[in-house]
Amino acid sequence: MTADPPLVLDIDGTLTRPEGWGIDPRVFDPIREWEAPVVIATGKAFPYPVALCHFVGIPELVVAENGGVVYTGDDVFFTADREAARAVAEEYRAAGYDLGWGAEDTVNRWRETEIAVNLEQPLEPLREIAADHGLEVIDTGYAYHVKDTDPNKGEGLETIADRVGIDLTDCVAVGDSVNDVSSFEAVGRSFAVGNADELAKAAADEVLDAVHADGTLAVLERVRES
Ligand SMILES: O=C(O)COP(=O)(O)O
Ligand SMILES: [Mg+2]
Repeated sequence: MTADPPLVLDIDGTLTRPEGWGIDPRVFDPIREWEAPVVIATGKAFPYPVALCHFVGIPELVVAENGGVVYTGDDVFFTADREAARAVAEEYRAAGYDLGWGAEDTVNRWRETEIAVNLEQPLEPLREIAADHGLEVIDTGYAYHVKDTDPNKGEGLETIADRVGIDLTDCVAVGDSVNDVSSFEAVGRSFAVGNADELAKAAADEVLDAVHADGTLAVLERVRES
């Protein structure tokens, strides 16, 4: 019998239903029953992965905002400066654009280090304004993220691994987009789900045929057995 490897799981595109939206409920029990640490590494704002851990019923090990916020279960680390991203949002709005999430904007409301913009909003002016502030824009397939070029999910994983005593070379990561490339590079074994973008596919050790949660569930079966 071999122990389950620690897991690094992305949310959108990776734990999602086949149609691409909403978490597939079939992932809840395998994650809950996993006999090793599970890190949720996401581009979403901090409260979302914390809530996911809470409702699944696992310890809160979280990389949020693409590495801008890292939670080890004991300490929170902020690794990017929110002011530059906020300034970009202001300028984008002042130029007549909108972040695209409605007046109360629950996508950005609790964000602490970066800004997310709806994919229906114009990208080029966003890129230009971000570049003026020394920031990059990445497209996860779910949102444009205006972020510091430095922090990323992989660095967040290193912080958690250090604090919690996980060996990243033992870890298995599953993801779907450019924001998972650094996770894939940080861990011992990486899988891109079938719906992943080209950058994630190129960085992964293995690309799955199955998409979204079907892909992730297949990985859990495989790595548990091996
Ligand atoms: O926030 C996004 O755009 C994507 O989130 P994810 O990193 O969990 O896929
Ligand atoms: Mg994703």
